[in-house]
Amino acid sequence: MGKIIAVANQKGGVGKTTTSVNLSACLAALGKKVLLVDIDPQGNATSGIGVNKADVRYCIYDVLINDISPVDATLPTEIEGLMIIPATIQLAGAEIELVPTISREVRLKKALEVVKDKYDFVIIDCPPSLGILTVNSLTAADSVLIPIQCEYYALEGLSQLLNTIRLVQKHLNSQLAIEGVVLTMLDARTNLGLQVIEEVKKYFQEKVYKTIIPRNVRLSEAPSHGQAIITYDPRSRGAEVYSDLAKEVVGV
Ligand SMILES: Nc1ncnc2c1ncn2[C@@H]1O[C@H](COP(=O)(O)OP(=O)(O)OP(=O)(O)O)[C@@H](O)[C@H]1O
Ligand SMILES: [Mg+2]
Repeated sequence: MGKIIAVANQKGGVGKTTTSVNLSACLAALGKKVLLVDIDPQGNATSGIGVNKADVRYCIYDVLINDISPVDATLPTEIEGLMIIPATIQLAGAEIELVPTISREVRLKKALEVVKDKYDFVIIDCPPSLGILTVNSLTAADSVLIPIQCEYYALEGLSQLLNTIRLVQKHLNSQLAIEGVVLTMLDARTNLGLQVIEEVKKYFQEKVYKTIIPRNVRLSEAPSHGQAIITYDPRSRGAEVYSDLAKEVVGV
């Protein structure tokens, strides 16, 4: 049975998309069947894995709003074992369009129930907000993976995220667990990053992955080539650390 993991943090630019794309690719490289779901209107995971948005017939918007089957919205990627449900800017309207609809928080859950069992992992790349798209993701998910950037204000805003998780657990998805916390963009040359690691570990304890993602130029270049790091530069440090993270997530 597939495990659905939402990659969420309402703070912008903390590494949600980089983690979603590269974790998905590395899980596929471990032989897992993976579905990457882009639920951010920015569509960064979609372009980052090499899907041309102009060629997209159905995106996650059509699944949420127009009752298109997720099967019909699923596209292959260049990585064997990795499929994607893309997002386009059309999704920007969904936050407002979903407001008056019935069971608006469970739309994604209902849709993914149809395809969940075809995959080992479904990874959802959430937008930087705690709006209805993120709530749909947390409601559909078995667990939430939280990327935290190794910078000074790292823990700021986390109480809002944890509060949203608690509300979803109480009203929509009592099974929702915290999968883990991944520290991203560590600059090992500064003491600050190390201080943040200590602080986050104090707070989340054993939930923090051993693998810490350093700043790596290759990781920031890969999306503009429409590639995951393991195909863009398989020998890079970025490829190595995301492979390590995938192994931790699988538990090997
Ligand atoms: N480990 C890393 N090393 C270098 N650059 C990185 C790393 N992780 C992410 N980046 C870069 O930092 C920027 C933000 O990362 P990313 O898009 O993954 O964050 P995000 O949380 O998805 O952002 P948003 O909130 O806008 O969706 C991007 O330009 C990305 O390429
Ligand atoms: Mg993103």
